[in-house]
Amino acid sequence: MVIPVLAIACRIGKTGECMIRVIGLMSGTSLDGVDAAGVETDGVTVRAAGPAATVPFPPSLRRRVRDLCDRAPGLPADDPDLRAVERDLTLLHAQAVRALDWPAQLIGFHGQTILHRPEEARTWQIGDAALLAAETGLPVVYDFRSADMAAGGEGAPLVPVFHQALAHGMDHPVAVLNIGGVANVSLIGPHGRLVACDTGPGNALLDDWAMRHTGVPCDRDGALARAGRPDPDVLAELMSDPFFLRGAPKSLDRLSFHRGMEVLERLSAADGAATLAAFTVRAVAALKLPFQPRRWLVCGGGRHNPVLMEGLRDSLPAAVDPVEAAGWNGDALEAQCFGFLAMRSLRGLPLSFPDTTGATRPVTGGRLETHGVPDAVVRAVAASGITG
Ligand SMILES: Nc1ncnc2c1ncn2[C@@H]1O[C@H](COP(=O)(O)OP(=O)(O)OP(=O)(O)O)[C@@H](O)[C@H]1O
Ligand SMILES: CC(=O)N[C@H]1[C@@H]2OC[C@@H](O2)[C@@H](O)[C@@H]1O[C@H](C)C(=O)O
Repeated sequence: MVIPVLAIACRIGKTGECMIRVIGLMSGTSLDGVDAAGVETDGVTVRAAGPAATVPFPPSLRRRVRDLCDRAPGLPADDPDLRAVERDLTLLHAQAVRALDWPAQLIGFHGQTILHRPEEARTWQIGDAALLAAETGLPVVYDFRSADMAAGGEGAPLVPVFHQALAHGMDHPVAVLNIGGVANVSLIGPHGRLVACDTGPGNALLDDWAMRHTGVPCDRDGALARAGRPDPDVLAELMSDPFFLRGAPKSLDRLSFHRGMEVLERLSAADGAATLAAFTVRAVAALKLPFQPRRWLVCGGGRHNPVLMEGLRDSLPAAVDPVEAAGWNGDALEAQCFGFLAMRSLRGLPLSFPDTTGATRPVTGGRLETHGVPDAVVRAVAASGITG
């Protein structure tokens, strides 16, 4: 059963709250695994974080997903490999939900992006919401990006409104930088001002380089980059991509810079890694921001790479800290975000704004799937049960 999302209203309690427990699920562009995290939220504020877990992709699944990313532009929706990967991925998500062992009422399921081409108004997240709902017995909100694209937006990033909710009460302006496969920033100003964009590569290029040269799927603790030196000419060439001339909002595909990677071929493994790490940092430092943050808070796996963190501290004119300095869990943030967005979707609240994705107006998004979910559970979430 698919219920039109907007038909489901949140019943606000006497206190003005309608907090529910939502599990958010994200398998990001790094292709390292499924992140699952709980949040108690009304879609406006976050009352508490629940448990969080990551279920790593088995290496064979990672290879199959990576292969789909390469084939996605010409891939028919009924391709048997695609369907098989989608099923295995979805079952891994169900495993992640079970791993949390948390009494959630709703799931926010991002799915796996295998293609993102805003210039063609195409974005493709795979994942079988009906199977996930049947496996977990919980209503599932999915397909978060299409409505934004239909409204003229980039379809990404969607996390800014969540970062803004978390940063409520902080000294503004503050920037939240996520270094995942791709990197993105939310610039949170006073009076509700929110500007966002993807900044450039995160870890994905470095991951692919490390895999090729060392057989390990990431440059663990920046050891390879630390042993090399960035090549200034190659770096300048990488930074000459027209993406860096554009202001926010803008977004990227995991493979956006892959065609430019031939320039690295003449470099040693270590110098190539150092140059790619410097590329991630330079892309952030070169951002044309409408106002300057007082502080940068960094989340995503890239904050575990000391070469990236040192590079950011050397290049940015404000303090740079991991988000843990603000009491947040930098590995769980994106998954929490899709829990938060699922609740916003149920309430018909906007997920994106003209300054975060370029949509022509604030737009809500997401679709609700309740296939195989007991009626009583659906009714409870439709009324957005108020937690005690
Ligand atoms: N100790 C470490 N040293 C170096 N890199 C690390 C370390 N730990 C994690 N990473 C990097 O972080 C990546 C995972 O980051 P994350 O989980 O934030 O990505 P993602 O959520 O898949 O991406 P996205 O935000 O683009 O969707 C790994 O692929 C790796 O490159
Ligand atoms: C299309 C897509 O999946 N984009 C991801 C990716 O990973 C980081 C960056 O590129 C960001 O734009 C987005 O994810 C986050 C969660 C977002 O939408 O905010």
